Amino acid sequence: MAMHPRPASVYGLPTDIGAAHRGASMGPEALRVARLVEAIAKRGVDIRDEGNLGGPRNPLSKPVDGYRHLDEVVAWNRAAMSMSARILGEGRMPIMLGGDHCLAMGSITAVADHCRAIGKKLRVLWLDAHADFNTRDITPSGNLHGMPVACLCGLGPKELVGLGKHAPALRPDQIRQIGIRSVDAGEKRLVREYEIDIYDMRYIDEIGMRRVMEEVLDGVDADTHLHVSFDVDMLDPGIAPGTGTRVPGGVNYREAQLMMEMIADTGAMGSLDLVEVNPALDKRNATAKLAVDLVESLFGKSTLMRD
Ligand SMILES: NC(=[NH2+])NCCC[C@H](N)C(=O)O
Ligand SMILES: [Mn+2]
Ligand SMILES: [Mn+2]
Repeated sequence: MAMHPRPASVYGLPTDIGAAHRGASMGPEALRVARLVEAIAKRGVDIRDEGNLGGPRNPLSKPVDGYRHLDEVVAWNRAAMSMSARILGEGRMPIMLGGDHCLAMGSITAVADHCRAIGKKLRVLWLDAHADFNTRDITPSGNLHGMPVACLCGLGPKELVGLGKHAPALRPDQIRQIGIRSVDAGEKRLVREYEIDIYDMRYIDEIGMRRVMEEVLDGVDADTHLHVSFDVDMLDPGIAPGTGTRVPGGVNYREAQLMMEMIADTGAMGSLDLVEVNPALDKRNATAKLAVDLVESLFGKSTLMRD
């Protein structure tokens, strides 16, 4: 069984600045109420809660030049990037509690800079219903939580593309997307052009989650830093209703557990985002509770002793 001796620090970003629906700002507290920190501690991890960071309020304004709330999104992502960088510098695993998925630009940029500095390979697992690969020219909404992967690959406003020490932060071949079932028309052309590795629901149905995860994790070794960016809308809305952009036909409970268990088995997870939990749309905190359940598996919880 893979062990997780690596110490970890959680921090929250209480904002819905990149999303269309309000309420993801309450995500960090919902995850804490669902006993996220206690659950990770129970796995034997030295875990700290750094509390929440602050940032500009949501002005609820219309898109300007194709982007909604760009200045505010930049401010929140700078905060995320410096907090993740600080935690990585302490030799700990950053666990970012969103907030909406635009915040992964900050957390992942910090991880990419860190991996470059210490010469580690980086692989990003993007667990999502959406590809989040829109740009100003093709976005149907102007919402920046639909654009973080494109920005990380160099397509986006210079303030976001240039957040870190190196732009672009990621090469497309470092990314694997799993659970995808909603890609906008222009976005479809772009993910193809950039050759993003997408394991969509059809492929999962056809070959099964075990083989999908074997492919996704192929080549991961002791020299690899795995970043897991978990948008809870990857999950089927029947089990995870508390999120703003629900898409039917998502990953089921067993499949999700297997994903997390197989990631845990690599022992390579070095950072994690938990995003898009929206308590205002949830039923009795079910989505946060499920996320915590899955995080326990990510940190090595299993039914039997395995080796
Ligand atoms: N992180 C998310 N939930 N993203 C949803 C994006 C939805 C849609 N593709 C858009 O660009 O507006
Ligand atoms: Mn997303
Ligand atoms: Mn999504």
